[in-house]
Amino acid sequence: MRTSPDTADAVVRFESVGLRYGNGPEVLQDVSFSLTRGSFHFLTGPSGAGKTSLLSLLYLARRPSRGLISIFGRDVTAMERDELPPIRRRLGVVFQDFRLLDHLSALDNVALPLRVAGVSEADIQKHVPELLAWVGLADHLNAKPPTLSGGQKQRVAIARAVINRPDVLVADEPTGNVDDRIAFRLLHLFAELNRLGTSVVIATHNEALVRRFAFPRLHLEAGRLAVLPPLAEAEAAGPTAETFPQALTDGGGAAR
Ligand SMILES: Nc1ncnc2c1ncn2[C@@H]1O[C@H](COP(=O)(O)OP(=O)(O)OP(=O)(O)O)[C@@H](O)[C@H]1O
Repeated sequence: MRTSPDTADAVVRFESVGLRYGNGPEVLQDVSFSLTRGSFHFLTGPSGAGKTSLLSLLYLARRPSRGLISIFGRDVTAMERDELPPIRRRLGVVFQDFRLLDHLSALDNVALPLRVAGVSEADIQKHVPELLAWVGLADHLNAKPPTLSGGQKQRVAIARAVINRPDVLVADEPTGNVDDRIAFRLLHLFAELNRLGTSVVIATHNEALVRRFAFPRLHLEAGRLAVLPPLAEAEAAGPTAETFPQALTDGGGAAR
């Protein structure tokens, strides 16, 4: 296969991707970009521009109507359904609507990816409460999602997405329901994960965040994508690595 030097080490590559729902018009048109290991991008654009649609292609919930998508060097557009789960397990996703399991506690929701990966119960009981405490939910470990606020559910969803240190983290408006102080703290969590090697894409309408962190933007307007430079000049100072949950920094992630 022919690869150019800048895409040879891509963990994600979109080439001339188009998406339409049913017989409707294309909501994504000729979208091309690549993500390298350890890259960090904001995904910006007005409401209806196609951000959630693009993310759904990235986390393999949909297939494009045309074009090529390769993830971890594999052409996922041509794959059989039963080939996708091993790739999905390397992706962390924060959904706009959280998608928590209502009958499980916050702790058990976050533990889910670790249990799937066969992590010991002792490690789960050590790492999950620590991460939940770090996102401000120490008092809600046993709470079930229906009893949590929107912002609390969002933080459970974020903890679940990052707990096994995915190779790619995709988050759709992950700070939409929290105040600015928590939003910045969560952004620092993503930045730390990124520093440890995860490629991160964060869809957001929060301009204050985009202005504060020096990450480039994948910017969508009416289904067309442009890769734009960071709005911020330098990354804001935040908590140091020492203050981060051991679940993420310890020996390569709780599930590794
Ligand atoms: N399931 C669907 N069926 C048909 N059209 C859809 C579907 N989902 C999204 N669309 C359309 O695709 C376009 C892009 O929507 P999308 O949700 O991707 O935008 P967005 O940038 O994420 O918007 P927002 O910022 O409001 O979440 C819109 O015109 C929307 O109406």
